[in-house]
Amino acid sequence: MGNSIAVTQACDFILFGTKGDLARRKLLPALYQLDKSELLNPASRIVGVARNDMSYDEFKQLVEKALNEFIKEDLCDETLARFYQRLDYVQVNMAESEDYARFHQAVHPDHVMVNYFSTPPALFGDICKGLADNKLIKENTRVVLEKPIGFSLTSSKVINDVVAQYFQENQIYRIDHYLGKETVQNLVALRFANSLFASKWDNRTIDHVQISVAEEVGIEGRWDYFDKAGQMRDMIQNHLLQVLTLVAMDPPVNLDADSIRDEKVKVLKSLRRINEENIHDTTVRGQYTKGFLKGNEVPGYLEEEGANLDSNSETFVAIRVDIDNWRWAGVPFYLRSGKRMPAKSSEIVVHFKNPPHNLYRDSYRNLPPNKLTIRLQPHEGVDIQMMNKVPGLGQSTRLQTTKLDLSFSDTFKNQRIAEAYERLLYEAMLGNQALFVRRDEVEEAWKWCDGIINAWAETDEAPKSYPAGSWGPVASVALITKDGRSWDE
Ligand SMILES: NC(=O)C1=CN([C@@H]2O[C@H](COP(=O)(O)OP(=O)(O)OC[C@H]3O[C@@H](n4cnc5c(N)ncnc54)[C@H](OP(=O)(O)O)[C@@H]3O)[C@@H](O)[C@H]2O)C=CC1
Ligand SMILES: O=C1O[C@H](COP(=O)(O)O)[C@@H](O)[C@H](O)[C@H]1O
Repeated sequence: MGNSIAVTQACDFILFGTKGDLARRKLLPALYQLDKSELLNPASRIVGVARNDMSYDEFKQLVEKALNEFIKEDLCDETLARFYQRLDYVQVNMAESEDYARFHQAVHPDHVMVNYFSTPPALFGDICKGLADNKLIKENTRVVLEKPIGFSLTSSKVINDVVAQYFQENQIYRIDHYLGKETVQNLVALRFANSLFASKWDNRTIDHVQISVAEEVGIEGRWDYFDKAGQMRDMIQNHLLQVLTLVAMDPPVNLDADSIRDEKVKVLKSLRRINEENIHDTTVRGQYTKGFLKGNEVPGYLEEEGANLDSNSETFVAIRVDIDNWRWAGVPFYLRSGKRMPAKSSEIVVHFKNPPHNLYRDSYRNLPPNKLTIRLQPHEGVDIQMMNKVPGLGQSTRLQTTKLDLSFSDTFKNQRIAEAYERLLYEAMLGNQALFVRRDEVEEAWKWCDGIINAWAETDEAPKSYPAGSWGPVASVALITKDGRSWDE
């Protein structure tokens, strides 16, 4: 963000759910970092909203505690002083429309108003109504919606419809924090700023693509939410499908929000449907049992705090995705995501086809393929696996697989990598929707995921177990090896 311009307009950032986990862990620290980077307009204000009575000093203490707890580096006194001056607190029971009148003393009539709904979605309608009843919605009022946008197509429509009664689509910013990650942004640059890839990005050159998001964490005390969601709704419906669309989309006309989102929607519409007929061939779902992670014993899913012993929710999913369009016909995308894996690692691996003719067949029956790996996190960067001749004399050529490795931390040494939420809050304040998910994207993603979730329900099979600290159920290996391929680990 070193070359970014400052927020141009003065803005009132209203944080609904300011005492919640997300606000303390991610949003308040992100706002502090933006202030430190001098990207907040000097006149911008941050207004916390919760239902209990709190003085300014009590709210400031809450913010201070969150910053101390969740920002790893030393806090800067000058930024803190400026940041605290921006703070205000308004007590609102979000379900009580008349409480919203209190905002009139906290917001400036000429400021852009960005309302961040860091609350359960059940409250979104009440908040919109409260703002509308109190004449707080103007053309430059925006809403930022946290996930989950529903648990199915039907429930997502209910949420989208409620918000749409009060706001136009160009005022609605749906968060998918993967879109704020530096490396996910770089994916677009990598594809469209390098002619090397532009002409090599289809079924003529690419054999298959793997997108893996492995998490070390379990469900972190979120049983009530997670058990209703499962890994399919928690990770695949949003983060992995968003990454897939950026890998697979056609070049957008330009970098405007709608040009990009139009292309992403086309990909979602081209996903081959999965139903009871092909569910066994294309998906594997798993659930972790107790095991060891980095030498420590960790509980199984059914032993987590608050667990139901008979839960069939999945904590791991692997899927073979086919994209039925001109560019990707015959190129499977393998998606894999699970909790309690041996390491946190998110990456995209593009496997290229072998050269049309193998000149080295006397030594290599099959040449190892070129692979482009985009490391989303950690060790952010990009590498390409290539074949190279081992230096030396002699009649026979000895080859070796080698890597061209571009590590972000080595290449951009003095450049701090901003957290996803920093970028997203900044873009929402700027009014750029490119990194936010449009309604039709959410709904297309749900249509496809509902097919899988319903097919799993029809088969009524329990998820396959895998020990915590492993790469998922054995069946996930079979899912890809039956196609003559293997997971990159
Ligand atoms: N936590 C996370 O890591 C992530 C969260 N999300 C999503 O973000 C949203 C917020 O999550 P999270 O912070 O974890 O949730 P929390 O339950 O921790 O926080 C929600 C906040 O909303 C407030 N609230 C609830 N009802 C009312 C009401 N009637 N009036 C006023 N305030 C109310 C609560 O206030 P009170 O303290 O008084 O109860 C609480 O502070 C959810 O939609 C979640 O799914 C998405 C991704 C990750
Ligand atoms: O949205 C969510 O994402 C996190 C993973 O995010 P990451 O940035 O750490 O990769 C996941 O753990 C959580 O269950 C899910 O709700």
